Amino acid sequence: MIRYLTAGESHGPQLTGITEGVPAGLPITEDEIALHLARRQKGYGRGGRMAFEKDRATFLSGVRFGETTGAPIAMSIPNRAHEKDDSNWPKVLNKEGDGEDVEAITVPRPGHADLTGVQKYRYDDIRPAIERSSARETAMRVACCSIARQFLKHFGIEIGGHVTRVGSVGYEDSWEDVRKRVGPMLKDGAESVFEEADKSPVRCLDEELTQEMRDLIIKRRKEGSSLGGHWEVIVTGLPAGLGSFVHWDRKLDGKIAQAIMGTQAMKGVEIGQGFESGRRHGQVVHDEIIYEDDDFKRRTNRMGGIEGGISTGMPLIVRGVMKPIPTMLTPIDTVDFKSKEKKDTRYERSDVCALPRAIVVVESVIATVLANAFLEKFGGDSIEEIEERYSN
Ligand SMILES: Cc1cc2nc3c(=O)[nH]c(=O)nc-3n(C[C@H](O)[C@H](O)[C@H](O)COP(=O)(O)O)c2cc1C
Ligand SMILES: C=C(O[C@@H]1CC(C(=O)O)=C[C@@H](OP(=O)(O)O)[C@H]1O)C(=O)O
Repeated sequence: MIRYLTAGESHGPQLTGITEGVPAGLPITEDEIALHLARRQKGYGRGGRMAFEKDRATFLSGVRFGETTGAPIAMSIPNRAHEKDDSNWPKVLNKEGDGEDVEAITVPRPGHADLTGVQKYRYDDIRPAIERSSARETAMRVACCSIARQFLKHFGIEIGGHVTRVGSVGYEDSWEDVRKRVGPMLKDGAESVFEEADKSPVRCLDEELTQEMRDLIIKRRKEGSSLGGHWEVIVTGLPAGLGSFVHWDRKLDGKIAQAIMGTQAMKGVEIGQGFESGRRHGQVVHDEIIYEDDDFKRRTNRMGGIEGGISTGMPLIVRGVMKPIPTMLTPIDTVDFKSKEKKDTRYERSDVCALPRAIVVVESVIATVLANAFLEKFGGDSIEEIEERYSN
């Protein structure tokens, strides 16, 4: 089983990660990880931080001559922000008083982890809550999960995501219209979806919507507000039989939902037609089964590739919603947690709409869930051993 841990504060010296349980003999490169790290930094609506960070993960262990050894893979990504004078995080972590001249933050932003953080950890300054809850951490998460992504790709499993809605702008019929657009692309594998989406500054496959989404982001930025939206991730090449119905915590859809809801600012997830299926009746929701070319197939894929917690062999379709960014230039009401006085929210550098960047994060966390479901069925200690089991 692949596990990963990340450590690091948003403005601390570096992000650190350990990915453990990767079979031996998998070819992996820092360049392939760098590709997804660079994708995570791009997208219309991003804030100033992404313009100067140059995220690249360096392997510190577990890799030899471009292949995994089976040992834990440690990685680091430096934070350029740490070197800056306004870093707000001590330069020497164990030295008392270093950075104490920085003014304490006592005015929490609704929607961020500010108030819940100080209440839970009894901080007298919101800063440590900001630092660790920040989605800066997702840079290392993407790096850790990119290893699972390379594992899946080795077995022909591809992942690709795109944006289907930003605020009030999105596909009219988000299921049918998106299927028409994405369906023909899947014969080339799901990576063609992200490659095409990456050409759009908001990672949307539709040119007209791209323009409208950009305009909306410009409008909300000018107003000092923020935006979220909807996304979709598709996985092709996934074999049937991953996951199980025998117990709640073995259902593949349940595991995917946990990974998505564990990602900053994600407020909902659905598999296939999801919420929409609750509005329709049975005959037009369930996917009819046919037998063709010596195989069981489904005429449609409204269930999004999972039935009974088990993959069907159809493309996996995961969709979700990201809420608008909590930090906004135009303030809303809050309360100083020390003085208990009513206050306007304070502003600090922020994304306006991080959804185009977040797509890469959700693609990545799904990769590790799937790699583990794959390993559970076909697992072994080396890629060679897994190849034998898979080809059987
Ligand atoms: C890629 C990405 C970038 C984000 N950028 C910001 C940001 O610049 N400013 C901000 O206030 N929140 C940002 N967020 C959202 C916060 O990290 C998130 O709302 C906060 O950690 C509270 O967690 P919750 O929304 O899951 O409750 C971002 C989230 C993601 C996934
Ligand atoms: C640094 C990243 O995202 C950050 C996520 C984030 C938040 O509150 O989640 C707040 C901002 O941090 P800063 O105040 O340092 O600009 C974003 O830039 C990143 O994605 O690498």
